[in-house]
Amino acid sequence: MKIIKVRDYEAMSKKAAVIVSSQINMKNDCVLGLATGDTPLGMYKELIKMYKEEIIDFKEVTTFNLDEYYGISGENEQSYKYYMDKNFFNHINIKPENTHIPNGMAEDIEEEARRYDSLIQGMGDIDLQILGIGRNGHIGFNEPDVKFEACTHLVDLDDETIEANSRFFDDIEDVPKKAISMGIKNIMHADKIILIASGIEKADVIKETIEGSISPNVPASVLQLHPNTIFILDEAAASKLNI
Ligand SMILES: O=P(O)(O)OC[C@H]1O[C@](O)(CO)[C@@H](O)[C@@H]1O
Repeated sequence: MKIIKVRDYEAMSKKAAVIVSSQINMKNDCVLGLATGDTPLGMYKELIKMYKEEIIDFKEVTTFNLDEYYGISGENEQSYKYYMDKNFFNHINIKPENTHIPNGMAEDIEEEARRYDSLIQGMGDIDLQILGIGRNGHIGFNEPDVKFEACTHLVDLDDETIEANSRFFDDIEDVPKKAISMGIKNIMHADKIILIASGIEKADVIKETIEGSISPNVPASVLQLHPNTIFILDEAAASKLNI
C-alpha cells in the first residue's frame, strides 16, 4: 500500500490522470476499472485534456464501470451510464463497444451479474482500477457488512449512501434503493488499484481504511490486503492519518 499526499483536489486529479495515462501508454489495450461520483470528475477532465493533446489514445482501451443504479435506464440523467458518456466517453476516442457498465434494467439481474463477471474475466481481469470512497467506507456500491468474496451482485444501498447521493436528485425519494455493483472480489483481482479521496469529510473513513483493522464494516479496509494499491489523498482527506 502506497500513500501519495498532495495539496488539493486539482493535484489529486492530475496525479491520478498521470498514473492512468502511463498505464495506457505502457499497454495500449489495457483494461481500466472506472468509478463515478464527484471525486473522479477532475481526473476525467485531465485525461480528456491529455487525449486532446495527443498524449494518450483510447482506441484500444476497454473499460468496466464499478456500478449502476438498479431500475434506471442509461438514458436517465441520474444513471452512471449517462454520467460516463457526458463526463468522459463522449470526449475521447474510446470505442463504445469497449465500454461496459452493468445494466440496471436487466430483467434477470443475477444473470446480468454473471454476464458482467464473465466479461471482466474474459478480458483477463482489470489492469488498473480507479476507486472513490463513500463516507461509510464503500467502494463501488459495496456497503458495510459486505461479503469480501462476492463478485458482481445486487446491493441494498445504505441510508447514508442514499442521503449522500440525494444531492444529485430533485427529491431523496427519487434515489434508487438498490444498485448492481462489482464485488470486492472483482476489485481485488485488479493488478493495480488507485483510490482517490479529497476533502475533510473523507478524513475519518480514510483513517479507518488505512490504519484501522480489516473489516467488512469498512469495505475499503480490504485494500490493505492488496499488493499494489495507491491512495492519492489531498491534505484534507489525509489530515487524520498518523503519517
Ligand atoms: O466521490 P463522491 O461523490 O464523494 O462519492 C464517493 C463514492 O460514492 C459513490 O458515488 C456511490 O455512492 C461512488 O461511486 C463513489 O466512489
